[in-house]
Amino acid sequence: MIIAVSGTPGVGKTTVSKILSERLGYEYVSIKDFALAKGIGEKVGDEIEIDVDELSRAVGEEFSGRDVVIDGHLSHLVPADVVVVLRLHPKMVAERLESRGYPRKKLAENVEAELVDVILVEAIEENENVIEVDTTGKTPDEVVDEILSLLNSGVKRRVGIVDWSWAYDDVVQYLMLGGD
Ligand SMILES: Nc1ncnc2c1ncn2[C@@H]1O[C@H](COP(=O)(O)OP(=O)(O)OP(=O)(O)O)[C@@H](O)[C@H]1O
Repeated sequence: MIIAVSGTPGVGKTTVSKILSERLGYEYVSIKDFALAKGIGEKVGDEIEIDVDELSRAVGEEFSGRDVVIDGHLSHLVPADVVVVLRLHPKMVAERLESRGYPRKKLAENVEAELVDVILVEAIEENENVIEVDTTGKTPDEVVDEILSLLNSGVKRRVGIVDWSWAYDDVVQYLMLGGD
């Protein structure tokens, strides 16, 4: 089975994916490393631009029929049996990205993306089987317990569990409303 773990930068995809793959005995795959190894990523400045169609084709060819956890914020766009979208209170997204030294503009873009469910909406457009998990206030192990409990009980779709609109006032300071 292919399990994709996606979400806004900083929500904990890598941490959770590694624990999840260990507990399931699945292979762990970083989508970014995979893309680069396949020569799909192209460096533009300090960002890597990835052709998603090419990436999807390569993932299908390489992993179909294998048991893998695919980690990365593009993983919801590639063929997977289930997509896990991790969510985190946008203020905590801001704090984690701030502590990583993200530039102001990139931080604002990502806080806004979490606030308005960008990855979740894209995942739902792409895949029937989407499981949304709120990681706020949970340890990585608790998040993995929740994912495994849902998967083991046959749940393939659980969405609409968070609404960050009430948190807008907490994060407005991080947003760049209407300009640079
Ligand atoms: N419940 C949780 N789940 C996952 N990570 C958590 C949790 N609580 C705290 N953390 C911490 O948050 C950080 C998340 O970093 P991580 O690299 O896993 O995020 P990411 O979503 O993969 O980021 P990026 O998209 O930038 O690679 C880690 O330092 C981790 O220890």
